[in-house]
Amino acid sequence: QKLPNVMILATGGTIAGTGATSTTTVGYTAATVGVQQLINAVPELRKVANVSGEQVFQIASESMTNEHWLTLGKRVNTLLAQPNVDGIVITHGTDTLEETAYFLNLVVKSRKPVVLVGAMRPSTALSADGPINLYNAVLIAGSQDAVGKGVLVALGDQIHSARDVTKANTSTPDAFKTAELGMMGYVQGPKAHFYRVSTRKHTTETEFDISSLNALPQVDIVYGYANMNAVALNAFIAAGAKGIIHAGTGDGSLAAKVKPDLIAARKSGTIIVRSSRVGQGILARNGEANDDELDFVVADTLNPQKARILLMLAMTKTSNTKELQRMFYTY
Ligand SMILES: NC(=O)CC[C@H](N)C(=O)O
Repeated sequence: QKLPNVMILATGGTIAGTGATSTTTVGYTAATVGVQQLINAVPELRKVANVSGEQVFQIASESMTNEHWLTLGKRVNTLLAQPNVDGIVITHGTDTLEETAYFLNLVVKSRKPVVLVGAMRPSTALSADGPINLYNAVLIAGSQDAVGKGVLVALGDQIHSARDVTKANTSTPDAFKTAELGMMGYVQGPKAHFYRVSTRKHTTETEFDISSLNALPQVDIVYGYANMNAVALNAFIAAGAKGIIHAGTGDGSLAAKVKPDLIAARKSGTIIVRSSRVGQGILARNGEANDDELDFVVADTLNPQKARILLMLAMTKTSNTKELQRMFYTY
C-alpha cells in the first residue's frame, strides 16, 4: 500500500520546547527544537506517511504577526499545488494556534488536508503530548477522510475545526475545546474518525486570495468590561486602525461611555464589528445595538480574535458593511 506524502511545516511553540527537568511543565523555553528533531523523535510517523520537514519559523506563537500568516499561507498554497504533496501538518504554539488555523481555513486554495498541531507540555516533560499529537496530525493529514473538510486542529486524540475551536485552558493537556458546536471527531485505531462538519464555507469555497497581498488592513480588538471608557478605542483609531472588533460584554452590549465614540468612529469610516467576550453563542444583529441604523457589523459566533482575522481578509475585498455582514454569516 502506497503511503501518503505529508509535509511538516514547523513554526515553533511548546511542541518544539525544552524544559530544565522532566517535571518542568511551565516556565520552559518554547521554540528550541528543529523540525528534523521533531520528526526523528517519532519514528512511528514513517509507518503512516512519507514525511518531510521544513522550518518555516521558530517562534512562540504569541509573536505571530499578519506577515507570518501571509508567508505561511502562500507557502501552504504552493506546496499543496504540487502533485507530490498529499497533506500538510503545521506545528505551532498553542496560544494563537486557533487564529492561524482560521486564517488558513479562509485562504488555503486546496481540498487537501491541512492540520495544525501543538502541545501543552514541552518535549522534555514526563508524558509530553507533542509526539502523540504529531503522530495523530500526520495520520489525519494523510487520510482521504480529511479531504475537503477545511483546516483541522489536532490535539489530545481529538479533531477540531479551525473555525470553532479555541484554547480554553492556560496549561492543561486538554486545553483545546470546541465547546457548544462540537468537535469533528477522534483519532483512534490508528485512524481519523469524523462525525460532524461545519456548515460554514472554507478553503476552496472562499472569495479570499492572498497570492498578491503583502499586508493586511489594521484591525484591533477593544475589550469590554465594567467601568470601561473609549481611551483604547480612540488610541487604536489614532494609530491607524481601519477596523475595530468590539469584544463586548454579554451579547455585545456597548457601555454608555463607549457607544458615542464607536458611532463617531463609524461615521468617519472605521468598520465596527460587535463581538462578545463570553465565548459561546450568536451575536444578535440589532439586539444590544441597532446595527442597521448605526451601520455596524456583528461577528455571529466568531470569537473576537477570529472576527479580527475575517474582518482583515474581508476588508481586502470591500468596505461595504452589507457585504461584510454577508461574509460574517458565510465563513
Ligand atoms: N503550549 C504552547 O504552545 C504555549 C507556548 C507559547 N506561548 C506559544 O504559544 O508558542
